[in-house]
Amino acid sequence: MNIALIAHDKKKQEILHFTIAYKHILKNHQLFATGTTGGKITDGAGLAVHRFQSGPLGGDQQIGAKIANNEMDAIIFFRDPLTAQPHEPDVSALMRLCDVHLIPLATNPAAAEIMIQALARGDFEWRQILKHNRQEGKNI
Ligand SMILES: O=C(CO)COP(=O)(O)O
Repeated sequence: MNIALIAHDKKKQEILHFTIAYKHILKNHQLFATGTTGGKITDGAGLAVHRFQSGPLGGDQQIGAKIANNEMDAIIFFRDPLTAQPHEPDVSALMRLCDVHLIPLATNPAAAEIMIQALARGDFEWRQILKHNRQEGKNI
């Protein structure tokens, strides 16, 4: 599965701990991240991550474009709800696209734990079926 990992600055330690704790699951997937988050995960957890631009420079929008193209299967985005972000419109757009395209989105560690356990159990296989059907031109 293609999984995006994103964290606002005050949540970066949390996402690093999360990726270390679940490295055994995450290493079996293709990981993507906004720039700074991706660097921390690569350095701290030793996971291979494709890094986009930093969030404020367009990284959220790049991940959003992948969602719009049906190229993302899950998003883990540890948002900081207590700090204003200069690129708040990009953050909202990313979350909106998850809802438009039915992409699972976890915005805090509690939800992400449930998501990662579901991923390990194989609960996301429906994404492969959906992608296959879309490639075949079926709208289901
Ligand atoms: O701002 C972000 C998400 O909105 C995260 O970007 P960075 O990972 O580059 O800090």
